[in-house]
Amino acid sequence: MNKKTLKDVDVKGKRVFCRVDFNVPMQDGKITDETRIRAALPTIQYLVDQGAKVILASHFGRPKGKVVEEMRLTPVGIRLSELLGKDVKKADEAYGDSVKALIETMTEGDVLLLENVRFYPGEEKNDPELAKSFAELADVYVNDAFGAAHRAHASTEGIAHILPAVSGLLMEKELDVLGKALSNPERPFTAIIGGAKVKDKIGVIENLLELVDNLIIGGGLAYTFVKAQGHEVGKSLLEADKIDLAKSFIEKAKAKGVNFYMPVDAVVADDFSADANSKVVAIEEIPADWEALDIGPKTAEIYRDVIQKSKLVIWNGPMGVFEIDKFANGTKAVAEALAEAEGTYSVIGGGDSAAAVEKFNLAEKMSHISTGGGASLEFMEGKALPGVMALNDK
Ligand SMILES: Nc1ncnc2c1ncn2[C@@H]1O[C@H](COP(=O)(O)OP(=O)(O)OP(=O)(O)O)[C@@H](O)[C@H]1O
Ligand SMILES: O=C(O)[C@H](O)COP(=O)(O)O
Repeated sequence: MNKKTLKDVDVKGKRVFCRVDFNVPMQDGKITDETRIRAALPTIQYLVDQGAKVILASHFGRPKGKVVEEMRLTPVGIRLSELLGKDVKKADEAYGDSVKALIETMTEGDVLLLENVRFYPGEEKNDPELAKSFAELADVYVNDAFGAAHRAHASTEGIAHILPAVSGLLMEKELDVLGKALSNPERPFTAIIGGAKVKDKIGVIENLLELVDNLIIGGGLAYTFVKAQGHEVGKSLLEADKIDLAKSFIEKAKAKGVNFYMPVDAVVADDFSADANSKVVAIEEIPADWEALDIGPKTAEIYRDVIQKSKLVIWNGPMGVFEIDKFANGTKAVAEALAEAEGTYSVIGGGDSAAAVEKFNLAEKMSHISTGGGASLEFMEGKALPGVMALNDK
């Protein structure tokens, strides 16, 4: 990476504004997945060990520039304190005199968690005044929030133009793994793209077609491709305005010598629910009144085989409605194939695929699970991430 990292600056005794992504899933005030908090620990611990005064900032949810009581970072602060094994002070604001007063009392190695930065309208607008108010709190800026690196906000981008700005250890690792995978891939290189909408994955598919040996399509978006091949898809997800685009992707793959894999069978249901009637059908035989909610067993077998022969696999988006057990088999089969494949480096592109891997208790068997959903997608699309671009060059 050509950007300065934490190791390039001296932070001893300095006030460090460290942007993290503590946007964790929460239900009734309880954190349901603490992966992102754990992923930030190496940077926080490093700063503590170096004797920095660690000022942590994060967004949580989408409060739209207002204080939303349920979106305070208080539960995160409590959990962070347990994980670090030390006291973490929590501020009720993210800047201003009350925060400055708290920082005045900090000694080397102390940790302070600021309030949700999205309580202020200037955050998402990347307001220079808000960026200045954040910058006034610190001497150095560290961005460890890979999950929010695709956002040009005051605490992810604006502030980096004011203070010396470097990447944290998680940010560095994410960029390193994803960057190496895309720029110098071990082959055969396979991408698995699933999820709900073609619209969301156009850029990713386009970019990956230039890079991969095998492209595997699954999930709800597969049925636009199935339709593009001339088959009926019943009530399955279909983006009619993307059929031509899907055709062009299939043709482009052929022209480039990329093996393009689509479902050959599907699990169809007469309703989108756990108690729907369901059955396996060949892909040409999806009944008019039914919808395909998972790839079928033959498809899963073919995908498993491709995965096991690959040296590098990037996976983004589930193969079916994995949240409902009877439609989770395709996603599970892909996760298991990745877990079992020997000598295959597996990169899970965050979001729902990461949640699926967690659900099947296979997270530890994956080589790298990105903490970024949207950020990893944009990275795979080949887009520059504003939160990274704004950091100081080496
Ligand atoms: N055949 C299908 N029909 C309808 N919905 C489906 C189908 N297959 C998968 N899905 C749904 O797609 C959703 C995931 O789609 P999405 O595009 O958000 O995935 P993702 O790329 O992993 O998400 P993220 O952007 O968070 O990484 C899941 O909730 C899943 O239930
Ligand atoms: O969960 C995420 O993908 C990141 O924290 C970014 O959140 P956002 O989509 O609300 O900007």
